Amino acid sequence: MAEKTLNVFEIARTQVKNACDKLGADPAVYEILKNPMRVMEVSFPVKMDDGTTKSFTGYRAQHNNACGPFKGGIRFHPAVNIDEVKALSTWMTFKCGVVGIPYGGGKGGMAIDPRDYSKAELERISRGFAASIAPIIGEKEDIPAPDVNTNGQIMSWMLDEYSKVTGQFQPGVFTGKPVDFYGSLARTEATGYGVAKMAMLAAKKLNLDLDNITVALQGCGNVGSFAGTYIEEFGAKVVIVGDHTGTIRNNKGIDMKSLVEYVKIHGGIKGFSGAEPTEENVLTAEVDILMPCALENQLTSVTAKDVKAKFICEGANGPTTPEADKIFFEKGLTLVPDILANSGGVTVSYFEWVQNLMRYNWTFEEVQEKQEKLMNKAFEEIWDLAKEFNVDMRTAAYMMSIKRIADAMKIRGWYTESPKEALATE
Ligand SMILES: NC(=O)C1=CN([C@@H]2O[C@H](COP(=O)(O)OP(=O)(O)OC[C@H]3O[C@@H](n4cnc5c(N)ncnc54)[C@H](O)[C@@H]3O)[C@@H](O)[C@H]2O)C=CC1
Ligand SMILES: O=C(O)CCC(=O)C(=O)O
Repeated sequence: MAEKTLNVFEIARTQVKNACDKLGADPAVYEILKNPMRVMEVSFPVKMDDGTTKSFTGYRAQHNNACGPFKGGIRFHPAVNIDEVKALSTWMTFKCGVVGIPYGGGKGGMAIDPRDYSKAELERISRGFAASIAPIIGEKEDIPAPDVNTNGQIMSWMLDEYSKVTGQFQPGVFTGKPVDFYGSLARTEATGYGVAKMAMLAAKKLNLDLDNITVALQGCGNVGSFAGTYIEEFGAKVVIVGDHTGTIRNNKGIDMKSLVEYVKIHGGIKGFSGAEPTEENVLTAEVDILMPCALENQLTSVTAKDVKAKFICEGANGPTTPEADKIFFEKGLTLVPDILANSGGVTVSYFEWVQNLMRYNWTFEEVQEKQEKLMNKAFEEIWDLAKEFNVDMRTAAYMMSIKRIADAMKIRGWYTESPKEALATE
């Protein structure tokens, strides 16, 4: 069956609806969760290096804050649009619920390619965006972080601008900052580390031969580079990597540390001498683990049929369509979903925020240990729930998370179980 839609907001809603139905949730729960609570669109002027002025547009979506302040990254990518930001904010709500951290979901973005601008222009654009969304963000309201094409430097410019606009220094209003400027040790590594850890847990559950695991990796940015480096450290061989510049293969295993250094200098994997260029599709390579760590809608009904990996562990947000999920479930192919597999980033952002509020720093090991504890617990719970309800891990993850969020919404009085219950309390 071909895709009903590739609109990621529609896809996010389908995922939430499916899980609400499986859970037998009160209709009010989906009614509340189907839309973000607030979406802000901003436009602001920026002076370019050549003296001209250009207007930029950006978005910040705040999906749900029943469990705590909105939380989620800011993306700079030409494909950003309002529906994508709404979808990404929706996924953040359920991701925070999966690991049980006290946040709701938010996400922001601008449809730009940062490579089109000088560093000085990028700084002015980042500052302009931060100043424009300043009225709705805050250390206790909405806490942005890096996502695709944004990083610690951009978070630092935004924090500095926010401080100027509000006249207050609140380092916890942005996370993913550099360690030398109120960042947390182990945040940069966190998302990829978590993806690799979740993949190894799944490999054990599926009784794979842990000494001979092969991996296909899509994306070699923040998430992909650490997912690949850590899984190599855990004993696996990354044999094929693809990114926006091409695909490379080395059956003996690609040396991930060298590849990551190469990407830092060259901006992509193309031309890396430790592997051969290939025309293969990284998503359908014959490997044990497929780790999509790039963008949405990569695994569709077309590609899903040809996936040969023994299981999938999603580093990216939304790389799989509902139709592809169905194909995987029918094939008996396990998929560790984004809202669990890549939850390490927001988990360590939470630890960064806690350290900021306390003005205290934990060691690298302390942070990673705390991350692992939360994620391992979530993995085990979701694994068991999927078996109990005979559903895929994505549905189980949403079911677990929706239950937590629904409980918080009910206690807050956002809905009552049924009209009868409402009358009984009058
Ligand atoms: N950075 C973080 O902490 C988190 C990121 N994510 C998600 O992980 C994914 C990747 O994010 P980051 O690594 O932070 O971004 P990034 O900007 O550091 O890297 C993006 C990667 O995707 C690749 N890519 C872009 N277009 C592609 C294409 N058409 N085909 C193949 N590869 C392509 C790029 O070459 C690059 O390697 C996104 O879905 C993001 O939302 C999820 C959780 C946290
Ligand atoms: O670190 C964070 O707060 C959010 C990371 C993020 O944007 C994501 O998990 O998709």
